[in-house]
Amino acid sequence: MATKSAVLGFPRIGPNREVKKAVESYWAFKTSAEDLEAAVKQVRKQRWQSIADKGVDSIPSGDFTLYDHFLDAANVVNAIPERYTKSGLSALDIAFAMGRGRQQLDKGIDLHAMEMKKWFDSNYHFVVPEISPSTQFKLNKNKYLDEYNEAKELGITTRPVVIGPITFLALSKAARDAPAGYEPLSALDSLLPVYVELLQQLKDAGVEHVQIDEPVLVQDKGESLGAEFAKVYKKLSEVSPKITLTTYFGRLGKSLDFVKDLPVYAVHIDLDRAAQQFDEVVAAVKPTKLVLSLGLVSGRSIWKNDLKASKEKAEKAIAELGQDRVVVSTSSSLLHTPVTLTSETRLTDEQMSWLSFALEKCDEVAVLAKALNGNTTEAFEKNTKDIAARREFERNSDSAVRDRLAAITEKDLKRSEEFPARRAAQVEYLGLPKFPTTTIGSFPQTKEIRVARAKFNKGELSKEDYEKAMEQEVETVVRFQEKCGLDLLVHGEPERNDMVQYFGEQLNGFIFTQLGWVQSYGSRYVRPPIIVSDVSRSGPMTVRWSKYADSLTKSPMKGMLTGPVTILNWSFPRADASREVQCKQLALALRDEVADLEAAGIKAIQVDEPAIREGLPLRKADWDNYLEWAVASFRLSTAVAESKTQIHSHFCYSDFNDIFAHIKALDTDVISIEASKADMKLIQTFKNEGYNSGIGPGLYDIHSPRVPSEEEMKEKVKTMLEILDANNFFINPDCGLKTRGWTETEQSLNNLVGTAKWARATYA
Ligand code: MET
Ligand SMILES: [Zn+2]
Repeated sequence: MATKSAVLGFPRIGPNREVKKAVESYWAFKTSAEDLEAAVKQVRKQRWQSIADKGVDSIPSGDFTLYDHFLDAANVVNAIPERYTKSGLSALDIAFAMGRGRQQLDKGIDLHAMEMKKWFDSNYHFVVPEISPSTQFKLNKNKYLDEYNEAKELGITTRPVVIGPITFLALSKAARDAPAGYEPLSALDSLLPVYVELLQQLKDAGVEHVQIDEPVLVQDKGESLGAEFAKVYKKLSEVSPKITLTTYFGRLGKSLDFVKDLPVYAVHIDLDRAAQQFDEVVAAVKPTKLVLSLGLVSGRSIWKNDLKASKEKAEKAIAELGQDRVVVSTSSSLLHTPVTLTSETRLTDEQMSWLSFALEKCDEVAVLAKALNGNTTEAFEKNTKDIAARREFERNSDSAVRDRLAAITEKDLKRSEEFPARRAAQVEYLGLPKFPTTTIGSFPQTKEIRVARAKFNKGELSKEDYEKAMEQEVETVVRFQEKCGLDLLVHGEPERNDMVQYFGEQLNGFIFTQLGWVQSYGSRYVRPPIIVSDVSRSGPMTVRWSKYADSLTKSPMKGMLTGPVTILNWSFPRADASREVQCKQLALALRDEVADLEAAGIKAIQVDEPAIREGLPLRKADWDNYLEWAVASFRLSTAVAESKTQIHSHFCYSDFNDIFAHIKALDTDVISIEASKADMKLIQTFKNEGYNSGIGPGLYDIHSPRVPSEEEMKEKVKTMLEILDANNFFINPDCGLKTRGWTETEQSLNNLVGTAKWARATYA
C-alpha cells in the first residue's frame, strides 16, 4: 500500500475570475441562467483537470459555488426561509437573494440579504442559515452528487466535500420565528435523515470516498458535542461511502477524546495552524483503525511548503500507523489561496521561489506522497534548495525598524489627555452639529475609476493624468457630500484599489500579485498583499488626497487609514516572524501617517479595524495574548494624535460583544460599527460597559443595493436612543460605499441626512 495525497477544496473563482464575471453579468440581466451555467461548467472542468494533472489522489468536488458553499449547504437541505421561497423566484435567484438581497419593487420583491459571518478566523464570509422548529428539512438538490457525476463524465473520480450536519447547525442561527433561546443544534434529529439520504445517494452512485467537513471540532463548543458526533456518525457510516472527517484551522483539543472513537474511515487534522497536536493525535489514533490525514501543506498561507520537514513528520506518523494509514493533504480547502503562481509575470524569480498558490500546493501534496512512497523527484530536491534560500533572505531583513520597535514604551501607547478633555477640544476644532452625519470612507468605485487605474497600471496613462483623474473624482465626491448635506466629509478613496493593498503598495516589506485573487464573499475577491520582510514607511501615503479634498470645502475632512491589525489580517503574513512583531511594525508606519495628516490640517482621522475580531484565535484560551498586542498596535498607531484631532475607528461584522472591553481599550473618540444586520444586543453592550465616547451604529446595510427608507432609519435611531446617549451619536451607513452605484447611494444618503435632521428636531 502507498501513502495517498489529498486536496480538501480548491478556489472556485476561476484562474481569471471567470465566475465573478459570469455571475455579475447574470445579476445585471445581461446573460441568462443557461449562459451562467455554461460558463461555470468550464471553470469546474478546468479545476478538476488541473488538480488531476498534478497527480493528486483525492480531488474535491461539490465544493464549487456561485456564491458561498455554506449557503449552498442550506439549499441542499432546504433550510430556506419562507420569505425567499414565497417570492416566486427561481431556485437560482432564491439562492442569490439569500446571499445578497434583491429589490425589484415593480415586481413586489424587497428581500434583505441573510446575515454573513466570517468563516472561522479567515477573511472568507459565509451566509448564516436561519433555523427554527418550522424549518422543513428535505433533500432539495444533491449538489454533491451532481458535481461528482459531472466530474465522472469527464473521466475524473472525485471525493465529494460535504459540510457536516453538526457544523452546519452549530454555525446556523435561530430564525426570527423560533422561540426564545432556540438552538439550531436541537434540529439535529430532523436534519439527520436528509444527510442519510444524501450520503446514501452518493454511495448508490458509486462514490467510494466522501469528505465531511466538521470544523466546529476545533472550536471550544465542539468539545461538548461528543454525544451528537457519536450518534450522527454511527448513523451516517451505516449508509455512507468511506468518510474522511475533516477538521481545520485549529487543534482538536479535548474533542480528540471522542473523535478517535468515531466510526469513520479517516480523520483529518490541520498541522499548519495547529502543528502542536501532532504527537497527541498520532498517539490517540494508534490503537484504532482510523486513517490519519495530515494537513501539512497550508491552505491558508502562500508560502512554499518545506517538503523535507513535512516528509519527516509524515514518516513519524507512518512509523506509528503504517504506510496505508497515513494520507498527506492540504491543511484546509485551498479556497483561501490564489489559483496559480504561473499567472504571475511581475514577481522576480527569487520571489517566485518562495511561494506556492493553490495549484502549486496540489503539486506539493503529490510530490510529498511520491517521496513518501520512495520516489524522491527533482521537484523535491528543488524545494529543499528554495527553502534554504528563503531562510537566508529572512536573516538579512531591515534592522532599523526592529530597533525602533524595541525602543517603544507604554507612554507611546497613550493619548496625552483622557476622552472628556479631548472631546471639548474636538467640539471646538471640528464644529460638528449634534447627530453629525458622516460616511465610512469609500464612495462608489465607478467603471471610469477602474478603467483609469487599469490604464495607469498598464502604462497607458501617465502618473500625472491618473492623479488628475483621481483628483477629479475626489472633487465629485466632495461636492456630492456637500449637496447631500453631510457634516463630516471624506475624500472617497477613489485612489484605492483595496483598503489593504493600497497601503501595502506604499510600504516597504510587501510584494503583490497580479492575479492573486481570493474570494472574500460572493463575487467579491481580494488580492491580499504578501508581507515578505520587515515593514516600514518610505513617505506619506494618503496625505495628498486628504489635503486636496480638504482644500475644496469648508466642512471638516476625515482622513482614512487602514489599521495595523487589519492590514496584517488581510495580508498573507510572513511565516518567519510573529504576527505581533509584524503588526507593531505596521503600527509604527501608520503612526507617522497619523502625525503627517494632523500636521496637514486634517481634523479627524479614521483608522479602520474591521478585521480585529476575525484575527481572534479560535480557542478562547488564546484570546488574551492576541488582544493584548492587537490593542497595543492600534494605540501605537493613533496615540500620537493631539487632543483636538478626532480619532475614529470603524468595525464591521462586529459581533464583538465578547471582546468589548478591548474595543473600549482602543481609546478612540468615535467608533462606527455595523449594527444594521446585527441585533440590539451589541448596542446594549456599549451601554452596559459604560462606553461614553462617540458612536455611529450603521443605519443601513451597504452590502445590498436596496435603498433604506427614512422611516426605517428613524425607527433604528429611535430604538438605539432608548439605550444610547443622544449627545455623542453619529449618523452613518454601516460600511464603505465602494461597491454601490451612485443612484442608490444618493437616495440612501439623502434619506440618511433626512434622518439626522429629524433626530435633531426630535431630540433637541
Ligand atoms: C471593510 S471596512 C471599509 C472601510 C473603508 N474606509 C471603506 O469605506 O471602504
Ligand atoms: Zn466596514
